[in-house]
Amino acid sequence: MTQALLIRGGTVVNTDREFQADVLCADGRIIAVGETAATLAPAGAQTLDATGQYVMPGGIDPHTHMQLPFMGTVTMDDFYTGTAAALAGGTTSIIDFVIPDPQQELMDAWRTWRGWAEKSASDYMFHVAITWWGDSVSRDMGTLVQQEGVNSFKHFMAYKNAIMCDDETLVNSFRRCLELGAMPTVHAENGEMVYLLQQELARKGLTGPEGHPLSRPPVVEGEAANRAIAIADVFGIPIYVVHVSCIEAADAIARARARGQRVYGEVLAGHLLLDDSVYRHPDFATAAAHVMSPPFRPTGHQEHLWRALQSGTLHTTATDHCTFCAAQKAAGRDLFAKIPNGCGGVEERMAVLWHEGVNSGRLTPSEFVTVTSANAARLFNVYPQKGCVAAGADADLVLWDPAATKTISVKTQFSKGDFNIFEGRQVRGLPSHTISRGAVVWANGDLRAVAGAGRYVKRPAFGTQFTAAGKRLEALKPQPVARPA
Ligand SMILES: NC(=O)NCCC(=O)O
Ligand SMILES: [Zn+2]
Ligand SMILES: [Zn+2]
Repeated sequence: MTQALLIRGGTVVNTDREFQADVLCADGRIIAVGETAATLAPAGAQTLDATGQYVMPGGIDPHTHMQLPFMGTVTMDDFYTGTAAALAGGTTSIIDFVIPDPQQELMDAWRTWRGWAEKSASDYMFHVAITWWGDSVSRDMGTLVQQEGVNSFKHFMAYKNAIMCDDETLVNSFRRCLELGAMPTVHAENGEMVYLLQQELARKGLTGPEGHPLSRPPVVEGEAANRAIAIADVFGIPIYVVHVSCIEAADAIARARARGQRVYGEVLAGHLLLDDSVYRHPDFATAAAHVMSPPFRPTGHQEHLWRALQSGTLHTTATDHCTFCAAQKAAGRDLFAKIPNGCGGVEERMAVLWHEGVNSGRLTPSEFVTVTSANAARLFNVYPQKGCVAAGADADLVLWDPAATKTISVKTQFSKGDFNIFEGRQVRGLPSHTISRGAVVWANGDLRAVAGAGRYVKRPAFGTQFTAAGKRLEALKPQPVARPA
């Protein structure tokens, strides 16, 4: 049993409102919010004074890759260092990815990733990638949903000759997702086009990191987003598009939503803040450190993404946290296509979004909660256990000091690695305390993350979107024409 924790005098922020209230936590849960909290607190409860601060649900990063074996190497952050960094930044849950090799049985990969994740300091969940198709894949998808608490499957439409999922796999998997009540998600880039453009650029001598964005132009992402959305439309299944980076993909989602389709979009903090000039940096290591897919986009796309987030075309914010150091990135010294793809951000997401979003008036504090935790919890069916400050919810909280400031730097980050894509940015608004399952794990710069303290969180299938989708399919069921014999 953990010591009870009473948070006094703060402004609680949920997706629907802000209000003054005390919050009492015990045994990993929120016991009371409001006037009764203080009266119910047992003698000896730890007390935190939240005067002048916001008390919000801990962040949920729905897209991370800890300890990912990728492009011939393994990410710097493992499940302990990555989730510890997350806690330092106010994020209390991650959704990571199990990515089987093509032909590898899903359950084998599942057991491997579950083993790796046991050292997590924060709670964690998994999307599972579908990288090939076969009877055993279909069967294992059922096992994962019905027994292991997985309710989303990832499809990489890029990374040809590696984990790319072709259209045959895509349609079979989407169909199976519908039966299982699980959300299909897509990395939307046309992998065939990327592959061809990479080869053409190399032939023309464009081998440096500046070739990376040229091999993955926005239209390549737009095409794949449109294709995945169209396939989902045929089946009448909701779909979630990860790391939407450009106008073309955001508009594909906006158009589908305007037609009434249930399409959801995720945007990365990096794609909101950075542009593609980073790839022309004269220092190879700096340019290579920004190589991720989809790439950072020309100026103009960022403003469009912000507006899409503000208007509800995009629903969640993530980081795609996937850290490689300079020595690993150097694998692509002679050819950009060999630079391991990925950047960090799990530690900075909440602060940069608050600074750029709330301080600028783009987002209210409630909208900040919506896009940093509540929507991810809703879409992946763990709301209000996560993403909500309410009695009965997990005691995953962040005390947010809107006046605190810092300058982001690799020198002070907890995440492993030798680069920070937000280096030098000054932010106002930081977590003073992070509480994970009722335990204070971050207190004014003191990180108390414990390896193995995080728990795997099961996510039930058939979220509300699927109930509605089922009714819709029934209402639109094709009717045969009765003709006289
Ligand atoms: N994003 C990236 O560049 N690396 C991680 C794998 C992925 O999400 O595509
Ligand atoms: Zn991706
Ligand atoms: Zn990713």
